[in-house]
Amino acid sequence: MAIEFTKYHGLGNDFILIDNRSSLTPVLTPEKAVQWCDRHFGIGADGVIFALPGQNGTDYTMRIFNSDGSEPEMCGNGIRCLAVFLTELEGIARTKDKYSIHTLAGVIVPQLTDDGQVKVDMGEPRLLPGEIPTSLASSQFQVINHPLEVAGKIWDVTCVSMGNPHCIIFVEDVAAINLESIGSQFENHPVFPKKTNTEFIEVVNRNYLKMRVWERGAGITLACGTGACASLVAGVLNDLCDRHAIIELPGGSLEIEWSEVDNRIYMTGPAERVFTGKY
Ligand SMILES: N[C@@H](CCC[C@H](N)C(=O)O)C(=O)O
Repeated sequence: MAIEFTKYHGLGNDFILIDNRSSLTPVLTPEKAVQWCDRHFGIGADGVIFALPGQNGTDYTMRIFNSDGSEPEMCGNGIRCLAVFLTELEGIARTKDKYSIHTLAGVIVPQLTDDGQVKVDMGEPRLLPGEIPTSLASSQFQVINHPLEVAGKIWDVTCVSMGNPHCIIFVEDVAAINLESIGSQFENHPVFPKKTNTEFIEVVNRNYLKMRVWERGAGITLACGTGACASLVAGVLNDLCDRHAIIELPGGSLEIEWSEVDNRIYMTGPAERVFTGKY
């Protein structure tokens, strides 16, 4: 039987959204999600996101399959798309502009803003090796500017978890990085037992960073919300940027803040509906 879906994107990081509110089991298997995400033989997307019933007092649950069928803990651009999708699903019955969403990374709270964007309380960054996870340092030390050999070169990496793992590298010129050839070597490096997302960052000034990303389970994408959050944290840990910055990605810009008050990360950016269909 055909399933209804809506296609969304957040800065070109694109997702197939499915109304799964009647069950806690996703209506698609990971294998089907791979086929739906295929850009030649399917709908085409970086991932499939399911809007499921809430758990433990939350409004809803989000689950996501990457385009390779793997299931990540969180997705920053995806949760902005989910928030807008939920307002559409609720229609005139809608009473709130802020949702508590159960994810594998904990409870995440997106809020619609007056200018049509979505501001998300992304929770606190996790910095210990066991939380990322990585074997790059022993358990009590944060992984900041740590040497890692990839593709015959030593890179200085900083590791941050936003519920999902990120490996961040600061470079002079982000456009010069050959992501196609080195991205999967970072993703599958044995020091990352759950694989990793990898962000290359050029610091333009203390409040403006340029980023390119290789995502775990999806490869090169036009944007990564959790990656932008993790990169700002890495920039602060390396004293390369302030706690509030614009991150420019190939698909557009995100505003990220690491609050000194509550240690939480706040991400603000757009979410756009593209089309609906049945498949
Ligand atoms: N694009 C997302 C991240 C999606 C999950 C990622 N590929 C992973 O496996 O951790 C974002 O905007 O955060």
